[in-house]
Amino acid sequence: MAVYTEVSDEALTEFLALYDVGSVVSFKGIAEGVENSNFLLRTTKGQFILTLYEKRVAAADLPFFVGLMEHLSRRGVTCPQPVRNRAGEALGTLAGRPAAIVTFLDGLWIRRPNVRHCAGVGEAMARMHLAGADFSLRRENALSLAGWPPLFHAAEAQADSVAPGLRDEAATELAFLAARWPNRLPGGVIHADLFNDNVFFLAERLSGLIDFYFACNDAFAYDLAICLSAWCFEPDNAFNVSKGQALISAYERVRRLGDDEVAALPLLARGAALRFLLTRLVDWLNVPAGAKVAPKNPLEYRDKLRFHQRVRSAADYGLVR
Ligand SMILES: Nc1ncnc2c1ncn2[C@@H]1O[C@H](COP(=O)(O)OP(=O)(O)OP(=O)(O)O)[C@@H](O)[C@H]1O
Ligand SMILES: N[C@@H](CCO)C(=O)O
Repeated sequence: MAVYTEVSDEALTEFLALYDVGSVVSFKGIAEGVENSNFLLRTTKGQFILTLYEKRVAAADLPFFVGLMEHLSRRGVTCPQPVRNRAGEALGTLAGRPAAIVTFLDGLWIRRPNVRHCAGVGEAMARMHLAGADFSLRRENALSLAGWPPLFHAAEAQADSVAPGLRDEAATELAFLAARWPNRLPGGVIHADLFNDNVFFLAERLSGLIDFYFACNDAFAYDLAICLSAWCFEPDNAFNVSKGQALISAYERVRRLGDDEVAALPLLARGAALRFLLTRLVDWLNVPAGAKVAPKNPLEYRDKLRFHQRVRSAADYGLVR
């Protein structure tokens, strides 16, 4: 359960007094996620999510995230909306952390996605890419190539305690990607963490996207590469090419990939797998005392990385031309 920071009744009451959200009916920590502290807030006016932003979210980036959720919603992407307080502010401070209240989104995230879910996320992601085109703020991807060495150095001394040889494997991949990482691909605003726990469905219909706190400006195809790993592997870490095909072809029905993006996809997928391997490794080795969180398994992403290293072209992901 991700609660890193506890909120006292007094602090909550003082914080909510600034808002017009009614009075509290219940308030509980949410047993999911690993990045921020999230609470389900029920009031006499409805349900909300209260988030305290933790270590990977820089306070200076919050206006980008808040503005993006509002922008995307205006462009028809269903996502949580920041609730502004009586002073018109969407961001505040609670228990010493930057904090915000957002609207509650109906739907469930899918534990075992099928090809139709993969198609749903491909289409929604492409629509999000187009909807972000005229968003005025920019944010560099802090967890792209330049962000990986600090993560690696934070974990390397203990990496082999998680799996023998893991340190060298990550170091070799880091050097490989540093020599080849593409930087001229078509880009714009990407979600950068569109895992299955960040996409809600009602039955098999996608009902909305959440958790925009890694969103940034980067290559569109990198977002797709993240989703290939997050959506298209089976529990035994075998890649399911039908899911890959469903994801990519649904994406392409809305936004066709250029030849440069197609060629770069295997490399981007390696980078994406390394990114999640490294963040998971750092988190696995550094669970803060008292935090209620279940860190995610870094080795899942080592295995996915090994798959992407064997891929020869985007056809191996099911891309049809
Ligand atoms: N707006 C919302 N509406 C409904 N439920 C939400 C909303 N925001 C968050 N949740 C619930 O809280 C959980 C955790 O939220 P979120 O994914 O934002 O946390 P996180 O710590 O940033 O997670 P991650 O590990 O994916 O980065 C979600 O899986 C969902 O169950
Ligand atoms: N979605 C990420 C957590 C957020 O960085 C993971 O599964 O590792």
